[in-house]
Amino acid sequence: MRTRIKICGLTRVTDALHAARCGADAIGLVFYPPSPRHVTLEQARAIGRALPAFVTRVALFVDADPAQVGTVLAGLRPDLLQFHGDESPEYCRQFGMPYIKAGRVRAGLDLVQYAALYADAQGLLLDAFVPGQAGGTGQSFDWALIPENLPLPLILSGGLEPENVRHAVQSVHPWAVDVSSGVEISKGIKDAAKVVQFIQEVSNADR
Ligand SMILES: O=C(O)c1ccccc1N[C@@H]1O[C@H](COP(=O)(O)O)[C@@H](O)[C@H]1O
Repeated sequence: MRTRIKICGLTRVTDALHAARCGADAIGLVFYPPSPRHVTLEQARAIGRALPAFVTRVALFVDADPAQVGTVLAGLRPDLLQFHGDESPEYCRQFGMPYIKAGRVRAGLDLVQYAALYADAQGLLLDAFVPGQAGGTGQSFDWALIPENLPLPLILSGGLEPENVRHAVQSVHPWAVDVSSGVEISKGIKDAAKVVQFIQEVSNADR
């Protein structure tokens, strides 16, 4: 099976096109104003329009006002939503759109139970828990905490980079990996060479 790849936190058309041409399956656009990778609807539309067919456009939110999500849905028409905060299952379902739910891994969080709450999600994204920060931290977590019997496709994230992603894929066997910080020059600006290297390493792991 080929591990799918999402590159998140893009702010420039050129970075998005490069990622797509290198083989990224999905592109993440962050609609969370506190993030240094936050995009305006106009920026996101430019990126969305430039991308070729069959590259999934993911809109990422953190405990957003539903009206804000509605505005992005109408203006961008993303393919998939990513909820990266404390959104309830009911909140996630209200938009009638396919979504993935992030869980920030910490002691005491039963991941099987958590995934079961979001049974209609297209996947469970696991990220590091860093107090006071919603995501995009560049921190990883102990992959041994991931149970074998998760009832949803696993999207592994948190501190992935070209240097550790091959080991991550070979150890965890996720459905997909998601990276933001690990392929950047600076926040929101991707490093073209690191994007190539990251995608190559995932493909090496799949061999
Ligand atoms: O990228 C962000 O700025 C961001 C902000 C708020 C919530 C999530 C965010 N990104 C997601 O965080 C994880 C891990 O990122 P990193 O590779 O460790 O930097 C990833 O799933 C991004 O989609």
